[in-house]
Amino acid sequence: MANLSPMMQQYFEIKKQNPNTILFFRLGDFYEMFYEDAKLASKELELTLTGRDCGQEERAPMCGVPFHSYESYVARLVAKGYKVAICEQMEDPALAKGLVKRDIIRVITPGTVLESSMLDEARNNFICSLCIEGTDAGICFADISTGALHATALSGGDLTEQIKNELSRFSPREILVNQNTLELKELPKFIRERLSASLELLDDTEFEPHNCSSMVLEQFHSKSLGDLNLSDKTGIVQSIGALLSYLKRTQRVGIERINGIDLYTGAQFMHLDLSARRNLELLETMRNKEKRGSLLWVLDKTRTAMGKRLIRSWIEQPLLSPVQINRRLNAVEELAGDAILRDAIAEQLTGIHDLERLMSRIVYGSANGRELRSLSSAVMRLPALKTLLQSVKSNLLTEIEQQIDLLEDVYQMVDRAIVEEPPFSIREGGMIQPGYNAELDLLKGDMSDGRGIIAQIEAQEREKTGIPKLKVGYNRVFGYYIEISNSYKDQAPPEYIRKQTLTNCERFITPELKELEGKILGAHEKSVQLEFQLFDAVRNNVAAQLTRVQSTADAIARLDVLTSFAQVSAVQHYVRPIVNLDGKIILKESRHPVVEILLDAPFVPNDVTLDRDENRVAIITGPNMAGKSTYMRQTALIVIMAQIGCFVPASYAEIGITDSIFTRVGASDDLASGQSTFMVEMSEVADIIKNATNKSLLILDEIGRGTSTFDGMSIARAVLEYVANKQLLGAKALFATHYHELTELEELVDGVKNYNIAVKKRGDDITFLRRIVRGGADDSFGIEVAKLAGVPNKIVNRAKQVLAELESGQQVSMPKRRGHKEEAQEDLQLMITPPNETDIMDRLKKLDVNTLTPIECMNTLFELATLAKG
Ligand SMILES: Nc1ncnc2c1ncn2[C@@H]1O[C@H](COP(=O)(O)OP(=O)(O)OP(=O)(O)O)[C@@H](O)[C@H]1O
Repeated sequence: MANLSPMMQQYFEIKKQNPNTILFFRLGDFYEMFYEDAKLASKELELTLTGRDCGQEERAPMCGVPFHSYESYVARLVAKGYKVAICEQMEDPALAKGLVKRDIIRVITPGTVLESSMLDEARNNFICSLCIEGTDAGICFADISTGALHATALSGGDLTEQIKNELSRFSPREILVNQNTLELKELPKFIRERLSASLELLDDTEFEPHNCSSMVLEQFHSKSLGDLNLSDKTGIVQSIGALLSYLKRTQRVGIERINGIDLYTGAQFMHLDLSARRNLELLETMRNKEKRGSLLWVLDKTRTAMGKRLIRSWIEQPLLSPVQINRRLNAVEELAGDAILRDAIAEQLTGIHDLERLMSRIVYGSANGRELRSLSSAVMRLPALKTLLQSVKSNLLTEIEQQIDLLEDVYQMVDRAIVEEPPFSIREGGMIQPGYNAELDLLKGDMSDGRGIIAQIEAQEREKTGIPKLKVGYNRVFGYYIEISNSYKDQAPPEYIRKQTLTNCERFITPELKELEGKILGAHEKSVQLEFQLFDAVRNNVAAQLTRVQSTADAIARLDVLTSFAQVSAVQHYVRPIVNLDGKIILKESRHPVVEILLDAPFVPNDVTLDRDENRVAIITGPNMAGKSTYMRQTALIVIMAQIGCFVPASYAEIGITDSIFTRVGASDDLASGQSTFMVEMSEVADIIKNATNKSLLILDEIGRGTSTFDGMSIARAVLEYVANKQLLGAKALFATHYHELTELEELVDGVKNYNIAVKKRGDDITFLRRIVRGGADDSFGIEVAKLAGVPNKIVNRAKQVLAELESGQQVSMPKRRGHKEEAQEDLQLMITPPNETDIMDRLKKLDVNTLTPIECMNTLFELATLAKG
């Protein structure tokens, strides 16, 4: 450290306190990174690594980013899980002249992002704190960009499973944990690999109950934990306390925007594990991770950022209480039935900015004049919205109407003080309305008087010297000056003091000009400073109304989501579900909400009958491509839609409250974790069996297909028997399988019914009817589907031959090989060549429309058209 420059000494001091943090050191118009930080940042951000003098022989490795665009660089680092500390220059009179002190003003971590350019407006950005003590745990989730804080206690049973479930519900970006959490080996793995969240181990002292409870009481201005409903909830208090001290340490200011706790219990919501959320494509598609193609994509017609975030959390947290569900359904019904009201509400919502995040920036002290204006323009829409809701009848809409605070005082505060189009910067003036503050008006008057006098001086000097093009100008280096072009420079009077010689002109100053300049600049400086103080006062006054704005924002978000549900329900012809507690799921003419929109061909509706008695388990057989998965997923999605309070795609729907939905669908390899397809399948089955209850709905698609036929079939049968058995589980289940042998269970196991998805077979060709009918399918039609998919006749015929031999118990004969290399090549060519036009024309000619229903006919034509398109 000897000879190290003062700046580098500061760097090392700060780094010592924050070892796992990349320091962004402010130097003029740049943020610079040094030593290891520089090497890392240059690699991650593809920046050029250079060197900076550091007082020692070897220059310090350094790279830098411009101040005005630093957010995008920080965003990239934070997205990769790094922490970044912003170190600014601080005023410190104790320091010797010429020395500047730098200190951290904020640490940005994956869970504490506030900058709007780094946040997705449609998603919450949660930071979680988890405290495990023995068999109990307290867990909380905060979004500091909105001020939301949710917390719950977990205890007994399979704690790891419960924690995983809560983490899946909120998908936090960063998770603070105590040492005990690391003992549960499965959790860190789940956090890093499945949630892709960053894990931060805090010192156990941070979870110390006494300190945590003081932190909590101070934060929520309470005298006792009882006032906060937190007595006997030590785990929750510990998790919130540790979270608050972490936020204080990293954010320094603005934590007061977390001003309430939403205490919830997992029992309020349907249990949906990470697999079910992903398999059912609730928020994004499995393959491309896109919103298009998900349930959210269909239901989200929200107009505000607050609504966009809330609709996600409603979809992720279906309710269990019929009363709560019906409250939402009543509101949706009212709005769905009144297109004029719905459109008028949607129009008003469209202009409402993100009140929650604006308020956060206002409270944090980083909002500028434009953001205050955005807040007031949003508030301006509230009276019209409230008036629209005046005549509503449903309880929930009435409650929302009452919760909307017109915030007239907030509007007045901003409108009186801030000009309509303030600049982005809050340090250069130009923000405050004339007439708002007398002193400011006087200063501005002085400035404009001064500028008037300057104009007079220019005229007066022109006359005095007889130089027509004499100009008075201003620059930052030597202030006001008189400029005379070269052709007149000899006429400059002797009292002019020469300051600068340019190619075409000379610049001079005079004592009179300097005196005036002092006055003008002094007034300017004072006015800019006063404007900032006035602006800051308005911002603080608005910040003091945090609770009122947050409550109104909550009402707006709920109204937005309900209007969105109503809009989709009306346009897509959904029906109001009848929710019941007797476990019946009866659907008439139900559709898949996403597939029906994406499909070019008409969607074939189907019925569903599930209950706790005769119809507990439906075994669904039928060819590949027939529509088994679609049917099972649509049933699960409809149950979820009903329990979030939305209408459903069917002509009639009874929904028995379902406490959890489990899915086992498709092959989701988990190669990253070193598990094979079959291993993943079996661990999912194990999870389902462990966690399902008799009020659960199970979607089991081709269990056992990942191993040999006999092993697979045996596992499938054993699972099915277990699920159906009332003494063991007795859950409702949809069970798709190609093991036709399983259909005999209808006769053997209580509550099992066979269904199949009908196809029509004529000759070698099959037509998918997409209709579900009672009874098992007698064939898999795998070979026919292979033919339909374009597998060459040569292979199709050979497959038929093998099948026939297998079915008749013969040994499979070897095909006659011609043995030529060219023929092998030809075979290969055939395998990759799709059906040609002649095949398709052939099928088209053979199509006998008189034997088909209109839908069958359309489906066949649609399939042929798809094949023809290739
Ligand atoms: N009810 C329906 N109406 C119209 N088209 C449908 C219907 N159900 C399914 N489809 C269409 O059929 C395609 C195949 O459906 P799905 O994947 O559900 O078949 P599957 O029987 O599960 O096939 P596999 O056994 O090969 O997994 C879907 O992508 C969809 O385009």
